[in-house]
Amino acid sequence: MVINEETYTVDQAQSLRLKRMVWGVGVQACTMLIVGALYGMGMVPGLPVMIYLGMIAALDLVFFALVKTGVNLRFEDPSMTARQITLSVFPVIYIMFHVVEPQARMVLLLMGTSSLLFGMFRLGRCGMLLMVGCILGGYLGLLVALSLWAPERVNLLLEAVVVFAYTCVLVINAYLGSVVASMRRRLKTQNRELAELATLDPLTRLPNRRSLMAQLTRESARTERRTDEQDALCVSMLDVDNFKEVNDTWGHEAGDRILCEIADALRGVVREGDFVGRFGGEEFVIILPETSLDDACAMATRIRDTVAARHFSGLPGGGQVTVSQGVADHRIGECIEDTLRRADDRLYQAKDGGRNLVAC
Ligand SMILES: Nc1nc2c(ncn2[C@@H]2O[C@H](COP(=O)(O)OP(=O)(O)OP(=O)(O)O)[C@@H](O)[C@H]2O)c(=O)[nH]1
Repeated sequence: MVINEETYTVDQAQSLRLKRMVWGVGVQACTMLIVGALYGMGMVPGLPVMIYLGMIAALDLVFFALVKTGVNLRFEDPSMTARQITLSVFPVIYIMFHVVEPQARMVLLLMGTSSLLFGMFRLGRCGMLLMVGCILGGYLGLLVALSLWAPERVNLLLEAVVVFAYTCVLVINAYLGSVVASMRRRLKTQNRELAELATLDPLTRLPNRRSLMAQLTRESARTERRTDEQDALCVSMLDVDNFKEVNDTWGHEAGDRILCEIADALRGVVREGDFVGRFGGEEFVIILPETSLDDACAMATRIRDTVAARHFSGLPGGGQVTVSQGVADHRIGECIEDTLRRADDRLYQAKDGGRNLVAC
């Protein structure tokens, strides 16, 4: 399930970047239409229009190629937001220089604001202000160039008002954009926390019962498609021995710390591909895919020995704790609850047998 951008795979994130680039091309297409209209009205010569189109095409091709080849993933910001905004300023400034009618220049200036809004996908307040500086710097550069080479096309007094108004518009846009960006970041964090709450046990940080059941359902479906006995699916139901006594003697907090240490021990001992979760209370479940019952029992015994040999810092004097386990293999056609029930029955056999035991 995709909950937020951080849960996206690299491929999904890359395709999202490409999609945003297509939006950018959409904005460029609007500007191109305006430039085309100005050309049609004789307000801009043909050669600069061609060069302007060439610049845009070259920039778009480079950015598309960077994403398509995955080179962008080496950058600190793989979306290249600031780079794209900054570089998109140049073609617009270039064509504005060649527009003979000052009023028409204003129309293009208006379009320049839209590129800034792409910053809200990634940039913070400082980044947005930097982009404002870049766009304004480009426009001021244009005014200097016009004053030097085409002074008849620029009214500096009027341009001072334009620059003031444009600065206000850009700063307001940048501020609102950065507010939206920070809201997006907050939402992302909250989504991540919610996703964790839904799947992780808050005390031990192990997958909770809900994700255990989901994993068991996935693994049983996978096992049903196989026939090899070596590919059996086994589960071990683990329960801490005499845990009530631990709580009663040393307090609930010590009990909590022991549960966390047991979780750490389980994480450390299982193989890659096995799955450990907290089933509830002082019960844990270990899912052992592609494991025969004999191997699962051997693994359960290793877990029992590891826990028994551990000195728990949660207990005064570095005391010891033991666990009992019931192991069962999933039978083709049975539901996963029945497999767990058989593991649970064996767990009770282990308890009845004297605890610190594995029953298979
Ligand atoms: N500290 C702590 N205790 C818990 C938690 N969840 C369950 N317990 C306690 O675990 C204890 C389980 O006790 P019992 O079910 O009687 O089992 P036991 O004392 O472990 O005895 P056996 O299972 O027969 O060996 C209860 O006292 C629960 O309150 C938890 O999250 N933290």
